Amino acid sequence: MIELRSVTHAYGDRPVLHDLSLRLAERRIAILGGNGSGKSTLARLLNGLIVPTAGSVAVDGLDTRTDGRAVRQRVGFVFQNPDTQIVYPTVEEDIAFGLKARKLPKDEVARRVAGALERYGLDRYRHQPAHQMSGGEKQLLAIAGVLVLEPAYVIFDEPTTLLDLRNRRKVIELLRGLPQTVIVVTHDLDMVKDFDRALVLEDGRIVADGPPADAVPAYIERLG
Ligand SMILES: Nc1ncnc2c1ncn2[C@@H]1O[C@H](COP(=O)(O)OP(=O)(O)OP(=O)(O)O)[C@@H](O)[C@H]1O
Repeated sequence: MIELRSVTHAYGDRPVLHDLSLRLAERRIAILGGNGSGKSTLARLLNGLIVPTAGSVAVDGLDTRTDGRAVRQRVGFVFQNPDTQIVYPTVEEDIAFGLKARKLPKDEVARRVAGALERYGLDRYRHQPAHQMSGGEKQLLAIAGVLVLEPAYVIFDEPTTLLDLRNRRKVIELLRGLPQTVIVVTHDLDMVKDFDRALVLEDGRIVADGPPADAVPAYIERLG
């Protein structure tokens, strides 16, 4: 479970999240809200990419402020722009990167990389330079690079924005099938219909929280 206790976050002297207390335990959670409402900031707090200005965030009891490294191993983060995430020249090397950083044995790395290439339909790109891939293909590569590390939680920051219909469907299917707890920041309301829970942010405060069947209409009404 991820727990936020009285979390406030400010950039400089400008607060963008105000006193949030949340327990996130459902398997599929959406974070919705207008531009600048604080969604990405909330997402980044969940794996310790940033730490709150006040209050605390804990993942399975590990505090992001004091146990950042352990938290980041537990909570994978897929960025909106895959270029932020792709580090290695070829697809195969890119997927291997995180595993090598964890100092896993060579044969384990090779086994997991081969499994990921196949599972995420990236096999035919194996030796291809990652920078030559299309935006959608890069997004899939970035997702594969995180999932291969088998984190217990995966946060996605707007995973479908760069994708065409076919790849969007592919990513939605992939999210559906994941055994992990998945938290998704998105403007794609259709994608979250079957999620367990949706949080709606407005000016850094939660204004709706519940099953998407309730929270999504509440969000649309507030927008209108
Ligand atoms: N690194 C930063 N430094 C200063 N201000 C920031 C920083 N990151 C975000 N902000 C500001 O904090 C507010 C919330 O931003 P955030 O990215 O969390 O919103 P968001 O809901 O994800 O928006 P969007 O839907 O547009 O991506 C915005 O007003 C933004 O300008």
